[in-house]
Amino acid sequence: MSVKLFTPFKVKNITIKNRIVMSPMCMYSCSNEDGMVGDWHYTHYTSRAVGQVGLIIVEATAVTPQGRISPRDLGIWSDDHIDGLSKLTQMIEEHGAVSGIQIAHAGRKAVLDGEIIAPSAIPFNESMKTPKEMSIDEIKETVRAFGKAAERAKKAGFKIIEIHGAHGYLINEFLSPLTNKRSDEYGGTLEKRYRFMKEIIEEVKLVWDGPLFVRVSANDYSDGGLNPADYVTMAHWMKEQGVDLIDVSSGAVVPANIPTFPGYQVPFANQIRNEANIPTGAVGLITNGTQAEEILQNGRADLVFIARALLRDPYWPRTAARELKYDLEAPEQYRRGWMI
Ligand SMILES: Cc1cc2nc3c(=O)[nH]c(=O)nc-3n(C[C@H](O)[C@H](O)[C@H](O)COP(=O)(O)O)c2cc1C
Repeated sequence: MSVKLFTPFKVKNITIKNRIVMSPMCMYSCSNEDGMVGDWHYTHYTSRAVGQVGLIIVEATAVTPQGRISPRDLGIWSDDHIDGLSKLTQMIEEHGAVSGIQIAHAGRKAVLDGEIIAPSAIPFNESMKTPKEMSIDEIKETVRAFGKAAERAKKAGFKIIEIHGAHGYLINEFLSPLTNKRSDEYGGTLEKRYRFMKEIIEEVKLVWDGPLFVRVSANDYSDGGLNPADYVTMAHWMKEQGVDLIDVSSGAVVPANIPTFPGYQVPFANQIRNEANIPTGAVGLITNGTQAEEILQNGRADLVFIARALLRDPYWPRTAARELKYDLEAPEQYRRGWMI
């Protein structure tokens, strides 16, 4: 049986050489508060490309300054960010990986000076700030900011855009009834709570015809919160809107006990994939090649997103190949070295 982890995945016009995705991870490593890519980012992402990751999704990158999680987050709120991001996509692609970027707004989970915003004025917990309830104008401006961010991502040469709809950040705050108590057209039924996401997808698609992923938190793990079945419904809507893949994470919208174990979120990716008939990515405590291969072979997801294991081992794909006895050819530069 062929090793599925190392088979290509085609989405729209883009072919990813294998099924291994570097999951977006904020590194809070800008050298100051301007959101600019720096040497640290070039080294960090390019080393994972050299390590044979198929698709690198650059960390949650803020569509407005207020949408950062921390002051040191990457930004895509200004045209000034395009040059640094372009160099980053070039470096990633030179080493054979496809470059993607996650565009994001932190909402009430921003840890910043000044005002923070959310659908409703409810803090995440006692130690976090109370956000301001967004006006309709602020909602429209934020939707436009996602569109502008997509336009800049395109100019910077990214091949895939992922919208961050998970982990209790702004979009997720609109989706969940635990955080969205609005009584206007953006709150109430699931369809109304989905409206902010719907408008963002529409706005992004005005300027972006490449592959579009959305990350979701498929379970709030809390009474009265969202569950995987709600996300199957929303996955149908996203599919109708032209979303190409759902990257299925969970939790963090409200403080809750999350039962974690190897592959704990894979059942959600499986449910959405098979009930909404849309490609999915599985993420969460996927740490070895055998586990990743089983997820793919059993049709539970189309891609595996690897996060902390790739922080520990930038060459994780090689480690996985060795484990699966798959002959992953070394990059040409290394082979040249062997000949000396
Ligand atoms: C340091 C760190 C930063 C993260 N930042 C992001 C992020 O920017 N966007 C996101 O969607 N998830 C983020 N995550 C979550 C990861 O992408 C991933 O979903 C999670 O760590 C579970 O996968 P793992 O068990 O392979 O680490 C972050 C995780 C870590 C450890």
